[in-house]
Amino acid sequence: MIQQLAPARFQIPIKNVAVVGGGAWGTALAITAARAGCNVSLWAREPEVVESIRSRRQNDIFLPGYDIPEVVRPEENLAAAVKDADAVLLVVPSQFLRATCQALETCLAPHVALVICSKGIERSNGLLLAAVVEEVLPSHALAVLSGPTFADEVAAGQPTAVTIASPDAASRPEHSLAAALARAIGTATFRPYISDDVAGVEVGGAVKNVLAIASGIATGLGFGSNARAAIITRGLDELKTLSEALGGRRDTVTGLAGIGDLTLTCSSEQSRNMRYGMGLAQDKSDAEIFGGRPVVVEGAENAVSVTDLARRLNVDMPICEAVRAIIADGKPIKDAMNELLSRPFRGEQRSVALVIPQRPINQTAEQEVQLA
Ligand SMILES: NC(=O)C1=CN([C@@H]2O[C@H](COP(=O)(O)OP(=O)(O)OC[C@H]3O[C@@H](n4cnc5c(N)ncnc54)[C@H](O)[C@@H]3O)[C@@H](O)[C@H]2O)C=CC1
Ligand SMILES: O=C(CO)COP(=O)(O)O
Repeated sequence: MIQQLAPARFQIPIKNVAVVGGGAWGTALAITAARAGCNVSLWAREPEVVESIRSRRQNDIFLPGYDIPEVVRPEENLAAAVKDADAVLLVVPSQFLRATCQALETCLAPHVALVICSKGIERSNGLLLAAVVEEVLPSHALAVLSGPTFADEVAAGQPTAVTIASPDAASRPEHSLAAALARAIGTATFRPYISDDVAGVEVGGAVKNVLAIASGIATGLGFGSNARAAIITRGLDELKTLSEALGGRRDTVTGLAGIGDLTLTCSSEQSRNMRYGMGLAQDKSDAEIFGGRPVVVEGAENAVSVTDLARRLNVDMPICEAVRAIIADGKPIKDAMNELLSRPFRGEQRSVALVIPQRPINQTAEQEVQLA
């Protein structure tokens, strides 16, 4: 169970926003916060990102093609980036979040609110990211921002809806951190919905990336829309069961950070996770899949952490397990797929304790997955 986060003070209104992480998503969020009228600093780890924004007002490395408003101040020094911040958006890949928070430990004033915008589960400790941040920076107010949000579309100003969750929204939604953030960075085309279900929102973001790899593999194998719909729906059942085991609410699973993000990522080749799965099925290298661009594929980073956590909680996640077996254990895709398809038939709801074995004698060559 994720711990309930202790209420902590934060500055109202939120006016100065620091974005920590100059990848595609951090850059798109910095553009969004600037459009909403905030003063924005953007810390990037790579000096060439800072230089690119300073000299050309674009992030040529991670989000080329989108103008970054003058009000966004690129910074290579982390302490300088967060110095005057009311809120810090944490947008580094999940497995680097702890180290980034440790680097922030001596830089933050006590009133600074923290917003996790990354998606994943810490591999070494099996912790949701809110728990990681809470361990390192326990006295800060904390929120999570997630949902169906391709960075390119957000940077282009296309209509997008997100969930922002903070625990204080349960008792005083109007005065919660999530609401303060919505007022600060929300616009007509970047529309935050408020929630208090931090765990549910986090699980949705972490699990959908692993499922998007499965959807990509199916697409790469030449399977059609039926298979994709089955992966999304049965994947949602895996996501829901893990979420509930961690204290997440059922209605979050049907929200933006649940089915919203799952559908988006499993259905669009804009998704890096989906493209990665397609490439795996077609035996392509990472360089071939992403044209040599440096990108994070959180589903590949998190297939083990998601399934480790599920195993610990005794939650059966066969699709995520298949992705793990392919990526982490080197199982041939054809074997993993055939194992999935030869599972016994079951009740659609987990509460129905029904298991009907398939008849192996009827398994003809035609019924096996045909791979090129
Ligand atoms: N790109 C998108 O459309 C969206 C991404 N996200 C999430 O945002 C997070 C960041 O992803 P992107 O901005 O897309 O990354 P990206 O793929 O555009 O860039 C990679 C990022 O990793 C960082 N990085 C590499 N090594 C690092 C290290 N040792 N320490 C700290 N940072 C390091 C780079 O500085 C860069 O910011 C991920 O958790 C992702 O799932 C969430 C919503 C949308
Ligand atoms: O999280 C995302 C969309 O909501 C981005 O997905 P990818 O990392 O698969 O591109």
